Amino acid sequence: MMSSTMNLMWFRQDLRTFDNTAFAACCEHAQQNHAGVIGVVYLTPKQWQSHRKSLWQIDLILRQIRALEQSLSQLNIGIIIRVVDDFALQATDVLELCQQLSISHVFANLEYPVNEVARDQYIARQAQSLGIVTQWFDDSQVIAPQRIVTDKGMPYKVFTPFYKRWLAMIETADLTLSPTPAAMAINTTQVAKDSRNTNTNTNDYITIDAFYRAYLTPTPALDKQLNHVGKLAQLLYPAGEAAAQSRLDDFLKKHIADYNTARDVPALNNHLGATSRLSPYLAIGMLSPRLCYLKARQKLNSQQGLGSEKDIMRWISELAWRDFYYDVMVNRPDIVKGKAFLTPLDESVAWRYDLADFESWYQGKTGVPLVDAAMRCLNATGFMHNRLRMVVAMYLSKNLLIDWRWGEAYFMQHLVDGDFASNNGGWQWSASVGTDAQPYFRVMNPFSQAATHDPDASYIQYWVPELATVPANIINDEQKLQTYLTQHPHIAYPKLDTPTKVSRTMAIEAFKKPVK
Ligand SMILES: Cc1cc2nc3c(=O)[nH]c(=O)nc-3n(C[C@H](O)[C@H](O)[C@H](O)COP(=O)(O)OP(=O)(O)OC[C@H]3O[C@@H](n4cnc5c(N)ncnc54)[C@H](O)[C@@H]3O)c2cc1C
Repeated sequence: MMSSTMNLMWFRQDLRTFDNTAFAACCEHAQQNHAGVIGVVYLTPKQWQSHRKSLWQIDLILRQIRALEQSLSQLNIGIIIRVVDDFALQATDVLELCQQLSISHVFANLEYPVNEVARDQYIARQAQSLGIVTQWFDDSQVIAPQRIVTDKGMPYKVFTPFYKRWLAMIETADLTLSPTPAAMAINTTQVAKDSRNTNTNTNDYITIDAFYRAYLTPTPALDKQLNHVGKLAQLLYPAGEAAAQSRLDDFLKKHIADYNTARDVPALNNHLGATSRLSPYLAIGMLSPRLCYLKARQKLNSQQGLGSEKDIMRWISELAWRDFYYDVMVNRPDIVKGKAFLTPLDESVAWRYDLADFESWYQGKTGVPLVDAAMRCLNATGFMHNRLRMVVAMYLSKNLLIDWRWGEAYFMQHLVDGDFASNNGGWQWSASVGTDAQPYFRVMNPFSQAATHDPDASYIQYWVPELATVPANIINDEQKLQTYLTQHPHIAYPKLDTPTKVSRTMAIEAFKKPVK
């Protein structure tokens, strides 16, 4: 059955029903106007491949769509799953869909990267000419981009003052959550099923294997990733809003009180680390960032005087980093096109494009144990700890002086939480070419990082089993490790060609000496 008026909720990076700003508005509008609500979600394989979306993330999206479909059906809302190659076809398709289903209103949450903005602006114009109302909402951040500005109305370039304002704004803003809407009077589940264009398999459900075979261009590297995804993804990143919310609750209960120190120890919690691991859920919008903030805030209020205020505030500040990098991306859209925030500095560095060095980095075979462990962890699980992301990014962009854009792209292709703004921000920070970045002469020493953050080398030995018999004090000491490897030639682990001290000095020189 189809009502004469129907609202379309276009789900994108907001695959949830709870505290979804556009979805709440869509349902409220429908209830007031006796309209039905139908959802749509697009799978855009060519666009995803050109944006280097990892199979880890595509898999999570596919599983979450399934979970979302079930939650929506409880609300009498059907969801149409459409597969179109790219954003251009998506724009045409969504407008055609509106006409086919007599949609009067389209609701969506904003996406901020340039291609997405261009697509939405086009759709808004075309829809208007067809008499369809489009409504767009800020949703994916705690505080939307471009709301936090200096006294002169300029964007912040440095995190700390941005954060102070961010906190002040939250204090004064009435940050509320939109509950999951009540069930709709008109049931659209059958209409939605009839409007799918997927032809893949049973139960109208596309698995990552089927999606990969049907729509993506296979490569040996992707085959390998698919294999890892098949083994671990459901275990490490369960789908469903309830799973995301319970991970949040679990983190607040068990780990946030020690966050400030435990966050830097990757071996904790069975080598999963003691951070929240909510980034995969935030990246695809399975979880509301405002819910994260408000629950942490609630915890803070209940813990006053118990000594964990600093830890909780530290975690809250990480949510603000996420907002900060979105703010940077929206204010400097050229970074989406490969530009660095500090363009002249970036262009003055003679970046290397050495495939063999790059390969040893991404395969985890550099001869630097912490770097190798972290890269192997990324390849096998789709995730890496924040500190290790900084260590490997600095090693690639400083010690190896390889263009940070190569590393940025590799991360996107492999991270389950791949998010353009945070990833680009992290890479530019590490390569000293970003906003509020590390000065170029600060190069983390991966051996002292290991000695501090993995003192018993248990994280390293977990991911680099070749070193399982080598004592920790040797693994975490560059000189001793080289001597040990020479004395134990049966250990199949590479020796370093260039000591990190030397490559560090060369990197600093390269930053000082502009390309002629
Ligand atoms: C080179 C590099 C690349 C990165 N790429 C990504 C990426 O593609 N996607 C991504 O979500 N994060 C990225 N980060 C940021 C950070 O490493 C991850 O967000 C974090 O490791 C996720 O783990 P968690 O959820 O347990 O974080 P927690 O420590 O529990 O933090 C909570 C949340 O705060 C946000 N957050 C934490 N640290 C940062 C940060 N430095 N910048 C922005 N947001 C942050 C995340 O959303 C995270 O889920 C990158 C960092 C670096 C240095």
